[in-house]
Amino acid sequence: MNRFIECVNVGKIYPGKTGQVEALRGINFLCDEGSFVCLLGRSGCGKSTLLQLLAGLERPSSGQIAVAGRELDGPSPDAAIVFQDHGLFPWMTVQKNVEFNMKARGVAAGERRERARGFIEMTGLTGFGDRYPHELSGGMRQRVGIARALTTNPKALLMDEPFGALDAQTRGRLQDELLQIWEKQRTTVLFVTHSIDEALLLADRILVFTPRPGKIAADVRVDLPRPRTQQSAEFTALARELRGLIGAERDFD
Ligand SMILES: Nc1ncnc2c1ncn2[C@@H]1O[C@H](COP(=O)(O)OP(=O)(O)OP(=O)(O)O)[C@@H](O)[C@H]1O
Repeated sequence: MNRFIECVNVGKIYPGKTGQVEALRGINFLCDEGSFVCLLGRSGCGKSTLLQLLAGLERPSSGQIAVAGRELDGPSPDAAIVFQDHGLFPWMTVQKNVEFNMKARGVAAGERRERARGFIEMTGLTGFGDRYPHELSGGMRQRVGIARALTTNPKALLMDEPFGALDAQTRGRLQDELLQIWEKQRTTVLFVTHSIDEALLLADRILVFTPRPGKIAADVRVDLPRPRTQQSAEFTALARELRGLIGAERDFD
């Protein structure tokens, strides 16, 4: 496997009105191409900050980050980010939203339309291309965000709690769909979540974060067979281990 993401001693300090905030300190990890890694931890331990750094949207205060063998010095051409609030443009139709990243990269109109149609189909949105975001459910909006991210063929999909605001049933369905896309495209996925169960259903590997400043407290391999179920003894045992690592009395969904 190729080493795809390299973080060496990465730290991030934000300036603040009431003093600096040290969001991350001493982050070291390597990630293989094609793996599914969850970043798990309580609110405020720097998970979103790390995704922003990996996308090249923020610069680290210390240390180095390389994606696909290239040290980042601006927005990464190899990574696409999917936000919790999906970040759709309310004045654009689904079709136009999905085309947006390609348009920004100068892809010709005909090809844009064709590719967007393919990803709209892949994410189960066929027939909704002419709708506006306010006409869609939360789950559908999140699918549009995923479709838009996939259109530029990113080598890495950086997902910041994409399913956090959805009801349990929709969340479960989107988790399954994401795994299908991941298995088909073999995109490297970094996925932020608060949920131990979500991390165990999805990831090959879970990085457990602790807060103030954010650090990686544990790096846990998940070798459970797929498709996974919360009902197995192995799942329950790993969930207990993770709860212990986070210091949570129970799941903190
Ligand atoms: N742009 C910013 N300016 C100043 N401080 C920030 C900024 N972004 C994040 N922080 C601070 O950095 C710390 C880490 O925030 P971050 O959003 O990365 O954590 P998180 O683990 O993703 O939290 P959550 O799960 O609630 O999204 C927090 O203390 C936060 O207040």
